[in-house]
Amino acid sequence: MTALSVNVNKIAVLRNSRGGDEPSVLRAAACAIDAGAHGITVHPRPDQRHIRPDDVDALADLCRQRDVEYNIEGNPFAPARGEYPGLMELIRRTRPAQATLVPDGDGQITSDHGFDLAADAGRLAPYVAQLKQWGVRVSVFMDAGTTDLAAAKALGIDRIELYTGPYAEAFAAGDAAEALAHCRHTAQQAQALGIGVNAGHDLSQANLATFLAGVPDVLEVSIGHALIGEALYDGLDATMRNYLAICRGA
Ligand SMILES: CC(=O)[C@@H](O)[C@H](O)COP(=O)(O)O
Ligand SMILES: NCC(=O)COP(=O)(O)O
Repeated sequence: MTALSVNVNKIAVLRNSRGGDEPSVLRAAACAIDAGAHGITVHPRPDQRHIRPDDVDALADLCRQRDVEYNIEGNPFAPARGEYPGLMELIRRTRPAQATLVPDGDGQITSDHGFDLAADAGRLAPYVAQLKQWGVRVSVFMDAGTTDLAAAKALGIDRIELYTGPYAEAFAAGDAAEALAHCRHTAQQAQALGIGVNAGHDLSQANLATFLAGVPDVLEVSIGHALIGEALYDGLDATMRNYLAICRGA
């Protein structure tokens, strides 16, 4: 079964829009875990538009207590800024099960591309080594169709996370065959090198089953935007049940 890690960024967006603590990121994560989530994902950003460092710490405790995987995403190159201590410091103090390295610039609305390892493998290497020394599994966000998988292998990463935004867009436009084939090809190349495959970005109840049927042996999907949106209509518990059924291939 593909593991489902629920990204709770969007709960923090709502909370931050008013200040205070509601809706509670911690409570939403606990509800997702109660409903069967295999893990919790956050993508703290230097501008703290949603997840804040105190959320990262509190969710680490929750995931440890509930024995589910914690996945922290972000750009290791983005420096500490004000109250934001930087991705590596957040990981050093919380020791999540997995770090997903994403090459986002500060001004991006959301993630929209994977790493170019031809340009960045050298710079990434010391961060990957440090994460592994801390016992954190390392995943790197990569585009379907990347030609950098040999470099990924040389870097010693454990997994890639396939950026599924283009697939989701093609699916919505009614013609996902080519985008899905790119994802499948890249996943199979990674798997042949012994690199595990995660996937995420704009996955939804509408497009997930086709994705998982078309791309074999995806270890984990991290889903936030669509899942939290759908939960507004159906409730988190029912929404989680639907996603878990898809992840089981039911
Ligand atoms: C790497 C990725 O695809 C997700 O982390 C996504 O970028 C969520 O981040 P936001 O919630 O800030 O859009
Ligand atoms: N890694 C992808 C993620 O965590 C969630 O992305 P999205 O579902 O919010 O687009």
